[in-house]
Amino acid sequence: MKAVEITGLDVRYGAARILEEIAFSAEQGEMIGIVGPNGSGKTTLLKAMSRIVTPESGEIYYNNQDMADLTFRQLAREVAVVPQEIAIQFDYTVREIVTMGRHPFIGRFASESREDHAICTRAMKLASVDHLAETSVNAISGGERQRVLIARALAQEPKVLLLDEATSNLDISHQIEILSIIRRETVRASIISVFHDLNLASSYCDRILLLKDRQIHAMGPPAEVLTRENIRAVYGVDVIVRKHPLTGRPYILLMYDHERGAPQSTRIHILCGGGTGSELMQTLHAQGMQITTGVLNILDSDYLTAKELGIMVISEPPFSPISEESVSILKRCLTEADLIILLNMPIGRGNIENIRVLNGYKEKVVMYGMDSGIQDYSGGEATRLITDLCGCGALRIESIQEMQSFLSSKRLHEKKDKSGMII
Ligand SMILES: Nc1ncnc2c1ncn2[C@@H]1O[C@H](COP(=O)(O)OP(=O)(O)OP(=O)(O)O)[C@@H](O)[C@H]1O
Repeated sequence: MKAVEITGLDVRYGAARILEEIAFSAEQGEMIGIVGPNGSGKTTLLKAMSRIVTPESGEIYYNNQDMADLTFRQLAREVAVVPQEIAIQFDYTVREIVTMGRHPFIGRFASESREDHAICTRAMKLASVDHLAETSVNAISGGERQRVLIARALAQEPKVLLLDEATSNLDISHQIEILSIIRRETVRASIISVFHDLNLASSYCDRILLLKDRQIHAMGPPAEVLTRENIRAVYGVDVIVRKHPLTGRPYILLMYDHERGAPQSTRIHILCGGGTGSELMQTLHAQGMQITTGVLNILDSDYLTAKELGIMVISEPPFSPISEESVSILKRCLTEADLIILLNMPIGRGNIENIRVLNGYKEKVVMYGMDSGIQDYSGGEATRLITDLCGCGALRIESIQEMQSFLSSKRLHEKKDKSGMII
């Protein structure tokens, strides 16, 4: 039996069509994340599911019961809602608000039972608001109020829980704590939650529903939906999607469109490894510079970044020394480059060739992030070669800001002039 089943849902506000042909279902115990750009209809979908707005057409079933046939009281026994924000007119205490979660179960003229009281106390403890039980909800912070509403929803013991960015006001530790509690406490409930933070959605949801232009653009497990292509198509931004090392779920890195620094025609070869070059590659690539990199091992995270960005990368299979063929491609790249940036990568016998070849290109070398000492695993050769580069006047740059200002300064041109390159 599906906990939620929605078919052919259309919603309008006046003449404006907000949602069209929405259809999906949720199993008991499943958590579904609703994501999409501002104004794509996420809140409207939750409002239709909680009968705050009436759909123009379509059906919503909760545990095989048509929502249209349920009384408010019956609906409240099935579904709890945590809205984005709520204006509370009266000076209710936190406990009074949380107790409202029990109203669908309390007879009309009956008062709250000891069991109801215990359920509310536990819900407040879970949401870490028990110390505020007797405080007015108008005298607590926005994040605390959000946790009170979560406590009210937990007290309702719903079969379906609808959350509209319910953790958006919470600090990072409360976000994780509350989402974990919600998942644990509602193992048999189906949770449908709006998220703006795609990484949070990826971490907690079984499936993601991605909205675009009133319709479902994609729905499925996070790895199928949170792809670079889908994010570009829906949000119009370029991102890097990686696999989280601990959870195996996708996580998304934004690519910032930094202010343009050097002329876009500047060719830069980046010598990096072990993740030291990813941020710089991303920054300079976003500025439209022509980047090449390598030689890198194909298991290296800098290799993966280069591939994702579509940067030309000279590579070797895992655990292989740098081949003669790679060295000759590297020399070609270094000859064509206006600038060579050497990062503070770990240098061992396997990749020392990257440094040896620099001998013929000293004028073009800039060293980046070397202040923490050379990571020399080559028995001293890397240190000797790099010290020699410093002796020949290779610039040392320590921060991305310094690199940006160097790239947009006359010094780059002077360096290019000195190295005989055409600007
Ligand atoms: N009461 C209303 N009357 C008319 N139009 C509305 C109303 N509420 C929302 N809209 C419009 O419906 C569209 C969808 O709004 P909705 O709040 O569902 O989007 P959302 O995806 O939740 O946005 P956000 O990410 O900004 O919270 C928007 O264009 C919005 O302006």
